[in-house]
Amino acid sequence: MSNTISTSSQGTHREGSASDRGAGILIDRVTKRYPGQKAPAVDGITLEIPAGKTVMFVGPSGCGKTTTLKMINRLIEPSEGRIILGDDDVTDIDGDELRRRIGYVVQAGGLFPHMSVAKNIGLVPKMLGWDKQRISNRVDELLDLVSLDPAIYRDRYPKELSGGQQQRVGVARALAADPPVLLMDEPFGAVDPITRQRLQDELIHIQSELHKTIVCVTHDFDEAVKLGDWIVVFSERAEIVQYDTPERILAEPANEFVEGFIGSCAGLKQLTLSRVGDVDLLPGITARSGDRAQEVIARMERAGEHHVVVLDDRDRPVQWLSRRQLSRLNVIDGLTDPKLPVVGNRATLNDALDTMLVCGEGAAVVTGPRDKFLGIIDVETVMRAITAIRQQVANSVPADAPVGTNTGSVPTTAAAGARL
Ligand SMILES: Nc1ncnc2c1ncn2[C@@H]1O[C@H](COP(=O)(O)OP(=O)(O)OP(=O)(O)O)[C@@H](O)[C@H]1O
Repeated sequence: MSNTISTSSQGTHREGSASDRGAGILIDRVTKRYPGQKAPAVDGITLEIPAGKTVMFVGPSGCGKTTTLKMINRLIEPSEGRIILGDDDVTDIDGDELRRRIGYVVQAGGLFPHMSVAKNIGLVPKMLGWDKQRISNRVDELLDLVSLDPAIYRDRYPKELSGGQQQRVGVARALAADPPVLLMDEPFGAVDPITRQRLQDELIHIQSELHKTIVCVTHDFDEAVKLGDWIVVFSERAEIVQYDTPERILAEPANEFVEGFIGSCAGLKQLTLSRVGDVDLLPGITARSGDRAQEVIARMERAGEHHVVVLDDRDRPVQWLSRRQLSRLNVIDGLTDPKLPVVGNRATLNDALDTMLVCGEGAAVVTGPRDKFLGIIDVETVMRAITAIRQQVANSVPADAPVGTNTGSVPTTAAAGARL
């Protein structure tokens, strides 16, 4: 672990566009005591949120996730400690001014019901004094980004939108002034599981383009695994039990408390983090339409293979035949099997396992760019991959691990350390 905390944006920072990438956040020895409460809701937390990364907060109800999140944009004022945003100590700056630099997304979008979609999204740009044309262009650009057709949706009112659409507009509104930081409080908690999955995928896509610094509270551990570069597991009074990558939390939970959070299927969750292209595929045996069945069977026997993948003239798999099926043919035909169990090499191991289970083969054909045949994946390969990944992850602590502690005794940069 480094002995300094850097909150500046790193990497491919483009000239003249300081706000379009994330800024790091340092929550520096922060405590929150609510009036009338004996114990603090958040007790001396120091947490480094790396620039351009997505950090997920998980933990039991009432452990202080939302309080910690809202102290970042000072919707809740810290009782003690400081918040550093990028290189600035923002603990004492005007709260409204701060919130223009930090997008905020709440459950169900939190849209103003009496304002159209365009007005909702254009709210902060208007407060910043942008001219009408610039606001209008920005609204259209953001609606496109969140997959809503501007021509259809810009003049609608929130009640004329589905829950998922409202949530998309909420994300667009939070991004309107291109803030470097996005805070999200249970953003997808109010939508059905399928819409939730789609919105999560969209957020991953948006983040791959924008590289904001995102801090997100969730009750859904699977969501944390899917979206997070890093996950903070909190217990009472925002005590950090583990701050780690999803892979390491799954492979190396810090204690029984974290294990309880993961649930009983750590191995299966690991499957969603690995891709088919990351594992060693079986080469399989291939043939083409027009090949003589007996010759192919002889080749299969020599190779000890029970199936052959039939490729078309562009090397795309079209059939997957067993020796028995072949024995009924003279020559392999050029038919395409619509039920061919095929997965792309970018699919997760979880998707691959799904495909294998649905087809009942215990294996699937893998394709790469332009759907060309790459090899075969089977259940044993997946199992071996999980074991290997778990061992590899468990043995390697990431060099760039951010700081998360409740002791408050972490050395910091000169700027952050001036008042320590
Ligand atoms: N305005 C308030 N006044 C007094 N106590 C509060 C206030 N807001 C929150 N608390 C208390 O502070 C603690 C932390 O609350 P917080 O909302 O941060 O937890 P959380 O982890 O986000 O919970 P949940 O997962 O249920 O949303 C809780 O015990 C809560 O009762």
